[in-house]
Amino acid sequence: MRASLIQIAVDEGESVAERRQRVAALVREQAGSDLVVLPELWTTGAFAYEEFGPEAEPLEGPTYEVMAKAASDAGVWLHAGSIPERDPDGPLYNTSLVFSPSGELAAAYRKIHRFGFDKGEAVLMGAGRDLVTVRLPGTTLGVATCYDLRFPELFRSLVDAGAETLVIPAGWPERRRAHWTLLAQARAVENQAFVLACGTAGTHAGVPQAGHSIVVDPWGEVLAEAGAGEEVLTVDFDPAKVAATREQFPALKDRMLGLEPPRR
Ligand SMILES: NC(=O)CCC(=O)C(=O)O
Repeated sequence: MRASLIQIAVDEGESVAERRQRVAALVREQAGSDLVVLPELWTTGAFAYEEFGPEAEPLEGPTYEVMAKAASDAGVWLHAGSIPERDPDGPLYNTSLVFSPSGELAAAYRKIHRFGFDKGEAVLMGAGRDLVTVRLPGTTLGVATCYDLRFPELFRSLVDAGAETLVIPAGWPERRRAHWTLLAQARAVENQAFVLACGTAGTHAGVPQAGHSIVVDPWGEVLAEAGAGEEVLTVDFDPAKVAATREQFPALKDRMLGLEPPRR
């Protein structure tokens, strides 16, 4: 399976409309990949809090339309990263969109853990409630977003729901880059799953971004890692390695907590 993570530079000199078109062209260039992944909130920037309201879109808004078409033009599964979604009956959400190669919406995931403590995303957006997995030929994706990476129980629940490849779009800052790499590897090792974590480059709202998108295998080995700037990180991986790792080193079968009734 071939995956391409597009680590988009989100800088203030480019309008959202311009960036949408530029990113769609980048997605089209990935024809031949099976799966393309974009970062979190790449239209506005994950830290550009004052842009969330003005740039919020309905689920089937401009980003949806442009990305659905890009997915079908390229013939790829597209995790289109996330948008600030305006729910007509509720608050804003940080919502990820996954499209099939025919451009159909396969899944939408509203980020569960919002970042910012008592400000920013944590107060401007509502919390998602639902786990999301997506069945692809050969693997099942488990979907999470950025700050979710710090909450291992979410990923364990995704594994219980069948996830084998954990896809994590992010807008992770350079200041905490070491956490990003460490947590991506930890989620891969503890869940014996592939991790595809796609961040942003550039600086927005005064926050330099870490870049360093990363692909980790179920044994915790880093298969590919991007640098700091805009980049397409392409990697070939064998989804069968998840089952093989879980069989050869069956630690997931030794879980004692969180399973009812206990296994032993
Ligand atoms: N956009 C985010 O969720 C940022 C998360 C972050 O900076 C961190 O967990 O550290």
